[in-house]
Amino acid sequence: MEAVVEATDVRKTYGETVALSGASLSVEGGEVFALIGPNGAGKTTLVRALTGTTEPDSGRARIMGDSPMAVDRSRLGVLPQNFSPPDRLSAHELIAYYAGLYDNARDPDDVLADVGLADTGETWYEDLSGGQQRRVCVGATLVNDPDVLFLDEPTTGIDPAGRRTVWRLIEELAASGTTVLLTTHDMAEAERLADRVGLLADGSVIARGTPTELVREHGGSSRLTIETAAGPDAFADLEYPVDRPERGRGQTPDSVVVVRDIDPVAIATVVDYLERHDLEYTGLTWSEPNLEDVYLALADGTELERTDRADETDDGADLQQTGETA
Ligand SMILES: Nc1ncnc2c1ncn2[C@@H]1O[C@H](COP(=O)(O)OP(=O)(O)OP(=O)(O)O)[C@@H](O)[C@H]1O
Repeated sequence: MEAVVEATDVRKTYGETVALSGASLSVEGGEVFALIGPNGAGKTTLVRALTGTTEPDSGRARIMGDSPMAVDRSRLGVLPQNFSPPDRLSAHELIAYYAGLYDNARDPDDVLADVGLADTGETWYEDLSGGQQRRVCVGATLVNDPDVLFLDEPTTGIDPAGRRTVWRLIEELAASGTTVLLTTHDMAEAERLADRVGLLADGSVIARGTPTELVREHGGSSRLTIETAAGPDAFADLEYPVDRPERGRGQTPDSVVVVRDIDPVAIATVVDYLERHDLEYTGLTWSEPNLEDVYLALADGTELERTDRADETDDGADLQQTGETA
């Protein structure tokens, strides 16, 4: 299938900061592609290079075969990470405003319904909750019924129910043929929505594939987590490797141990071991590896401390209005 969005060896520096060091990806028509990676990895910069709001130093960005500067903007929807529309408009007025930028726009009421805000249309934007505001912003990208949608952290700040509304919406859009490139820090979101995932670290895409492929290749093995005060040494005679959990799985590392490479059918062996050795435990959880494990295996520790934004060679303010999408 033809690539609808394509980045080839894109490089971008801001003063001393290398934001992109040769990033490449391609997104096929109708595909949902999720870009994940640590803070500062370059996700927003890559989205900006692809949508024509920043010019790469070198490399090539293409949308539907055209350069981002030349592409028909009415076929794109772009949700910037820091999109802040005017406060003193109602949700409906805002959507209607953005719809007014296009010759053929959708009915604002339908767009509000899509993002789960049918009953909130008359509320001023400034009076909406953070998550509702973000949903209005997602709605603003849909007014022109785009063929290609760029969503930079679409669900940040949205509560679980609202997030599911946005997820279902993205799934429906993809099912109707819209090509979607999104960035996210939510691994469950990437795993649920993405046909393919690209992991960006230190300015380049270091792994890509379907979530299943990435998990199979980099996610490690299934595991049994035991809540116990006993340390890994107490399991020296168990036939499976036992250690402490990685960071990021929500446990207090000193109160749990992890048995690796274990099938669920072998859990009874571990229970038997605990009882024979008088080891007290309060819980057992068996789990398969997921995208978070891939992230932790490949990108943990690559987090960049590139906070020096003093040399702002191009102006982030150009992203403050989705009017630019017209
Ligand atoms: N306009 C700019 N001027 C200077 N530095 C910038 C600019 N935009 C991005 N950077 C720097 O480039 C690097 C990549 O930033 P970018 O926003 O693309 O990362 P990100 O992966 O989107 O991060 P996050 O997950 O935190 O949103 C960072 O070090 C950032 O400080």
